[in-house]
Amino acid sequence: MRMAELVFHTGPMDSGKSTLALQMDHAQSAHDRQGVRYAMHDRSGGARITSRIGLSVEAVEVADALDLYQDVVSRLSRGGRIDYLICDEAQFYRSEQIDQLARVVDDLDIDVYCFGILADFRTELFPGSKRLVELADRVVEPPVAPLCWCGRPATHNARIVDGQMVREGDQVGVGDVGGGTEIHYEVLCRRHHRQGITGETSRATLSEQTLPFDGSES
Ligand SMILES: Nc1ncnc2c1ncn2[C@@H]1O[C@H](COP(=O)(O)OP(=O)(O)O)[C@@H](O)[C@H]1O
Ligand SMILES: Cc1cn([C@H]2C[C@H](O)[C@@H](COP(=O)(O)O)O2)c(=O)[nH]c1=O
Repeated sequence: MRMAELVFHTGPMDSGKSTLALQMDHAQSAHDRQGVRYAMHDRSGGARITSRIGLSVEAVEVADALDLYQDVVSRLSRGGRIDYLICDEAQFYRSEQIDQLARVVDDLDIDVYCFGILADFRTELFPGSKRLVELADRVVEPPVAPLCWCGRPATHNARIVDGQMVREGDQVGVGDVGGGTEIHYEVLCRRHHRQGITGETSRATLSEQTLPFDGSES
């Protein structure tokens, strides 16, 4: 007999996690399986799961105080059927909430699919992700890895504030990849994350090196 499982889909920002979350929800519900979607601090600012390819659906916002096990039990006791949970931005969940999800799998036999980044801009694990790695039946990487500006697979998330890559600050800072806002993120390979060389820095350095003259010549 198939047992329910706790699965953690993890990869850097922009690796297709929310897209996969929505695809899995769609695939499951197409076969009359009933699910509940949870999200926390979605970039849209609402209680939603939002993918950069344009899909977005409503979700239940996970407040810090929410007991996920009790929430599922109370939905079931109101007569609902639940076969699976989709939990996006799971890095932000408290580690106790991940324990509650493991209990949903074990005691209620409900599949739980979590999606989130592993580490923050300082390369430190988020508490929710750490607990997921400790408890999940499976940890899965999305099939399409984003690339660093150098062409290597991007594995690390850099936070850019006013154009500068930073290594200090609050762990939580909701934002998107790409420029245009005061705080944004860029995915880099480990080497360039360690060296602090972003795409913008590399272009500036390259153009300085390739200037045909230093301006003193006429
Ligand atoms: N215009 C586009 N056409 C095709 N793919 C896109 C487009 N814009 C973004 N993507 C892809 O969407 C993915 C990001 O999806 P998303 O689910 O938002 O990522 P994550 O949740 O991991 O941050 C990336 O793999 C990116 O290549
Ligand atoms: C690295 C890093 C990211 N965040 C935020 C930024 C985004 O709102 C989410 C990640 O979303 P995605 O769907 O994976 O793109 O996390 C943060 O708060 N702190 C960080 O260090």
